[in-house]
Amino acid sequence: MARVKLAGVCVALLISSAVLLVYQAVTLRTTLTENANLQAEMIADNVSASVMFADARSTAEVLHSLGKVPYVEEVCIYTESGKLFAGYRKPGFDKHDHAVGSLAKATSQGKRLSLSDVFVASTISQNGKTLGYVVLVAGTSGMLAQLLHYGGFLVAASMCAIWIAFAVTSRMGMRIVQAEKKLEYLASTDPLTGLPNRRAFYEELDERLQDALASATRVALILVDLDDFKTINDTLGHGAGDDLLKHVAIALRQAVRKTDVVSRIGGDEFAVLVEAADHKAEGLATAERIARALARPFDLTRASVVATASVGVSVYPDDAEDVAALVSSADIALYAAKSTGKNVAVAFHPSMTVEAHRRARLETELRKAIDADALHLVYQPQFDCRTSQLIGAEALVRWTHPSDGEISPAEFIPVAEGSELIVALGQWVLRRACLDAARWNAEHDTAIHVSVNVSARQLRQAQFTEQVKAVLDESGLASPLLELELTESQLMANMAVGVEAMQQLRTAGVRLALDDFGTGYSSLSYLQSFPVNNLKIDRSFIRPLPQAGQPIVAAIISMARSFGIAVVAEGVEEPSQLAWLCDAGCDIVQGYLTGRPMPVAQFRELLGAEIC
Ligand SMILES: Nc1nc2c(ncn2[C@@H]2O[C@@H]3COP(=O)(O)O[C@H]4[C@@H](O)[C@H](n5cnc6c(=O)[nH]c(N)nc65)O[C@@H]4COP(=O)(O)O[C@H]3[C@H]2O)c(=O)[nH]1
Repeated sequence: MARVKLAGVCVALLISSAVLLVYQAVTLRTTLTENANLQAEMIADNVSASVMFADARSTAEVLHSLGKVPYVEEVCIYTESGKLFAGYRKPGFDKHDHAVGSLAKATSQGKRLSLSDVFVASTISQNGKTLGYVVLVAGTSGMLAQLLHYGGFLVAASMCAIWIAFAVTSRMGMRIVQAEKKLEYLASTDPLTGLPNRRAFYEELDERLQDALASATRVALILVDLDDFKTINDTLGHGAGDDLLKHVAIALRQAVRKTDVVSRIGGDEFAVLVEAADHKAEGLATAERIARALARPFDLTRASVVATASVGVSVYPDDAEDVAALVSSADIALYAAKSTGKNVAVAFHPSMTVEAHRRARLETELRKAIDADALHLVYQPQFDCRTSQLIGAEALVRWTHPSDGEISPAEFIPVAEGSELIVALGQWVLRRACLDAARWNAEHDTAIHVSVNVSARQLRQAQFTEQVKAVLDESGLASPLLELELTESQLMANMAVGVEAMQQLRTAGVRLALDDFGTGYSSLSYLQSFPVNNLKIDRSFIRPLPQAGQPIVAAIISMARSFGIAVVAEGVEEPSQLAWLCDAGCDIVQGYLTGRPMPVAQFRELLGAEIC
């Protein structure tokens, strides 16, 4: 393209140079003709007297003085009858025919456009009477020399212009090539880690599958998702998060062969393509090596963090026959890895597709169930350890599926949490629980609180506090009788947002409880940051009591007390557990021993009851 443009510039310059040259030739010839005419008129004036007196010698002297005028080559004086009277010819000028018939030439050719000599004539007259004629021949050699110089200058200038145009075009061409390369790099590379990005990864995956098909080999797709990356990002800052991703990228590259492709395909998602796996098991072996490589501390600028990963792997053509199916099966395996407890590598198995389909079906049907008000709540009583009085109840959602029967919240809550569905579900539960609690307190003139589980997605909603206030207004439930249960891990996922929302809720008078305490980070510093009223010790800590596990439960109780936080023990099933907990200073108990989750009508009958 640049060459075509350059050729265009050359042709344009050539044409304009030719036009300028012709113009210059015309100008020079016109000037020469004018000068010659002027000169001939001057000669006619000067020789008129000599001609009149037929003084050829004087005339010749006048003509001789013309030797100094560079362009004059020959001058002839003719009598009126056309006879040559006198003449001058520059030395070396030997065109004899000029003299002969030059008068006629002068009158016929004086203004002709040509590069040959210029002939001009002037009339010699005295007192209005014609005495003869002057014919002057002006040479064009000087004009040609000037034209040659001018042409030379034009050629030099054109060459310069072409050279500059060439230099500029090739420089621009180089810049365009560089810019195109840079654009291509940016479009296909993740700027943070320098790894191929999602787009480049899919292109590569497509190519590799075609190669594998042609050579009858295998390709394993490994999807890597960092566990709790959000937590690290939120607690240590985005700089640390970026730093971690760079370390992970390096660790991944080191964990695989040079021919394998490592890409960053999402925020904390990486994909690895393992080429030509001879056995299906090779894919899983690489995936396990990756999981091990990532399960170690990474030294970031401000802290050392352990970023474990969930890894899912699927192999072409064993598990899938095309790109979409391969990605989907690796994704399913990744999901399985995450639900297995993270920090593991899981290979795809066809049975997982059944689970994935069930999850997708549950999601669709749960959405319909929420819209159709087909869910219901059960309430599990909570008792005060000191007074043995019923003081509250935890609302637990139940879903009786039209064909599948009872579906456990342990199954459908994670499905809802995987999408925005949990927001609608949570809002439904909150409203139903507040309406029920307001009603039972009004009927029995009691102040029994209701605890409602809140998911992180709900809490992250900007208008969550306003929604809670609206539900309290609608139901008429006093705000201190509503307790919202939040889990540590959910709060850690976005600490800043979580703490801010919690403070707004506390300002609105709502009570807060930290659920499942002990299963997540359980750090004192986190407990200090969360403005909670209650701390619920997870039932996994209660189960071994009183034979084992007392020190840890005793430590949690005393720690919570020192922060002025009440302790709720979940999952109390044995009288011995209850006795130990009450002795150890636990404030509230909840479990199958004191009451299983029950329908609201049954719960209302309990009001005023004591621990059995
Ligand atoms: N083995 C044993 N289990 C006991 C005992 N006492 C209570 N439980 C069970 O422990 C779970 C306590 O709820 P969670 O920790 O909040 O755990 C809940 C909660 O995380 C979630 N969930 C339930 N309802 C809701 C809801 O409305 N919203 C949200 N976001 N999550 C909910 O589902 C989880 C499971 O709920 P459920 O199946 O109802 O299971 C309930 C309850 O039935 C006991 O003595 N022994």
